[in-house]
Order: sequence, then structure tokens, then C-alpha cells
Amino acid sequence: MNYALIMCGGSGSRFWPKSRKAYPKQFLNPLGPDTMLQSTFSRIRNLIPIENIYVVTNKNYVDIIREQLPELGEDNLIVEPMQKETATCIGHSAVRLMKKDSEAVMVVLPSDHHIENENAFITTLQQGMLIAENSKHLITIGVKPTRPETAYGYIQIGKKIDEEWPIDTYKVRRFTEKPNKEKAAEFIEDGRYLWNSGMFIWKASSLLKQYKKHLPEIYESLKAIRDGLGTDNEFSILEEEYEKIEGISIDYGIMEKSKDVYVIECNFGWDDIGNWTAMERYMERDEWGNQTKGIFFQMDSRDCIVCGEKRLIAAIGVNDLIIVDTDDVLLICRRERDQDIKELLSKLGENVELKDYI
Ligand SMILES: Nc1nc2c(ncn2[C@@H]2O[C@H](COP(=O)(O)OP(=O)(O)OP(=O)(O)O)[C@@H](O)[C@H]2O)c(=O)[nH]1
Ligand SMILES: O=P(O)(O)O[C@H]1O[C@H](CO)[C@@H](O)[C@H](O)[C@@H]1O
Repeated sequence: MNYALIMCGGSGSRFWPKSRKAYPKQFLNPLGPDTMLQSTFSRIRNLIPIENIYVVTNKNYVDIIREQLPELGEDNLIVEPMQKETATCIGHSAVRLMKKDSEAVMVVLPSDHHIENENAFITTLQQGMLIAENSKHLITIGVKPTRPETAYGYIQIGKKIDEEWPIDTYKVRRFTEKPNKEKAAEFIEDGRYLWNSGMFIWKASSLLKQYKKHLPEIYESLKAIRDGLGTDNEFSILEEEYEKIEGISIDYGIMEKSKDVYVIECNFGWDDIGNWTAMERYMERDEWGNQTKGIFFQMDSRDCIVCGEKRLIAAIGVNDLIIVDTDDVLLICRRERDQDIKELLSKLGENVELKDYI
């Protein structure tokens, strides 16, 4: 049977200070009216029956999810004791699904994507589910790149498979997660690369075989978690194993290493609303190139992203800044350094007096 797994336990640090550890970006609605989690859930409901839709999240977000998704089944929330990145949350969910259905096919979805043309989205996933059901392949959805983005994975496409598939599907030659600017520019120039969308489809059993090969330590923890399922010690075993796991993303842990990866080139509009510069694609520019929310007044200031709340934000003679104002935090960041907000937060976290601002 087919299942969807919505990943919803990240801390969304690159969207700070609007996104906070206690209330991260997936629960916000930057493109409103629904939150990003709610949009993800309603989109996938058009393909997967609600009883087969699972959400995997951190224990701290359970109440927010129950409030935002009252329709989600009691047993359809997979709870993690701590954040150990996507390879861990996906592997953990895979062993749970396998216990229920050894033939389970999983559609894995992040909860911070913006999708246009939902019919094409559904058709693409349907094709992926069919391929996954009848093979051991790991399938990813690829996106035609438009800029040398360094926050994404790049997929070098190989041979096109079976001309009969309505949507172009290729064997993956190489998967490179988050290349530097020069490499990313090379890949774009080359023309044989797609961005990794971060949406995946595979049989839970095929995926776990890849863990055994490429992430053997996590695999051992997953086996212990599986054996603990349904016992009185289920949560304490989960905690113990999560404690041991060294967190890694699915992209570095599996996708870069596996030899059995295929990519379907998506024909729908896709975007990742993961950082402040993503917002530039959705905010109007004034004649100075500034993109603003809230009240902004400026002299000789160009190409800034400004997101205010209650206060007037005034600027003189500044360019290319991200300025985000909230009740308790004001962020000022050079536009090209928006990925570094993650590092800033990790340093902030080490400061006893300031860590509550994360
Ligand atoms: N359950 C779960 N979901 C995760 C975890 N890490 C990331 N995600 C989710 O996976 C998707 C992609 O996450 P990222 O944008 O890479 O990570 P993030 O932590 O949300 O954001 P950054 O801190 O800015 O990297 C989002 O939907 C996250 O909520 C995790 O450890 N557990
Ligand atoms: O976890 P991050 O930083 O959001 O990156 C993940 O999603 C990207 C697309 O949003 C992908 O391009 C990456 O390969 C990865 O799957």
C-alpha cells in the first residue's frame, strides 16, 4: 500500500527570527492563509487516503500539530524524542511502516514547500509510486535549476528510462548535496543537472537495505527501535537509540551514496520556503528594488528585504540587507549571507544568557 510521510520536526533556523525553535516555519503561513504544514497535508490528501498519511515530528511540536491538523489520526503522528535530522526521522518512520505493512511504499514530503499546479504534482507522485512499487529503486523528484543555488542538492541525470513513462525519468549518475557556488555554477552550465526537490518515493524495505549498507550504525539503532515497538519500553528504547545516533540528512547519508537512485523531472512549480531570500520570489519590488512587509520608510536604500511587524522600520543609504523585526528580536543580515543565520543560531545557543531567543 502507499503511504505519505510529512517531515515536520525541523527547527527552521534559516527563517529566524520569525521561525523560532518553539514555533518553527512549517507552522507559519508566509504565503497564507494556511500554514505550510496545512498546505502540505491538504495537497497530499488528494492522492493518499487520510488513514495512510503520517507526520513525523519532535515531541515538542505535538500540540501544535494536533491543533493545526485536527483530522490527523491518533496513530498517525510519529514522535521523535529529539532532533536528529532527516535520515533519522525517515528511517524511524520506515521501520514503523514496515511493521504495519512489509510492502509499504512511502512518499516522503518536507513541510516547507510551495507547489503550483497540484494536478501535475499528483501525477508525478503517482508515477513515482508505480516505479517504487515494482522495483527497489529510490526515487527523487528533480526540478530544473534556474540559479546556482548552494542550499540544494544537485542531481546529474544519466540514461532516460522506459520511454513509456509519461513524465521523464532518469537514472541518477551522481548526487551532490549543497555544492559551493563555483560547483553549482558549473552544474547549471553543464545542463545535465536537476535540483533535488527533497521529495522522495521508495519502498520502506528498499530504503532500509540502503541504511544497512551506507548507515550501518543508524541501521542497528533502527532495528532496536523496531524490536521495541509495541512493548512497554517503546519510548525509552527510542530515546536511548536517538541519543546514540549521530544526526545526518538523508541527502548526505543515503542519496549521495546509493547507486540505485532514479529521478523524475517535475513539471509543476516548486519552491522551498526555507530562508529569507526565498521570500524575494513572492514579495513585490518597489522602484528601489526593496521588498517590504509592514511599514518601511527609506532614503537611498536599495534591494532590501524588509519584514516588519508593529514598528516603523526606517533606513538610510543601505543596500542588499535582510531586516526582520519581531517583538523581541531584530535581525539585520547581508542578503548573500542568509544561510549563515543557522550558524548564528548555533552560536546563540551556546550563550546562556541569549539562548532563549532561538
Ligand atoms: N521529523 C523531523 N523533521 C525534520 C527534521 N529535520 C528537518 N525536518 C523537516 O524536514 C524538512 C526540511 O528541513 P530543513 O529545512 O532542512 O531543516 P529545518 O531544521 O526545518 O531548517 P533549518 O534549521 O533552516 O535547516 C522540513 O519540513 C523540516 O521540518 C528532523 O530531525 N525530524
Ligand atoms: O534540508 P535542506 O537544507 O532544506 O535541503 C533539502 O531540501 C532541498 C530542497 O528544499 C534539497 O535540494 C536538498 O537536497 C535537501 O533534500
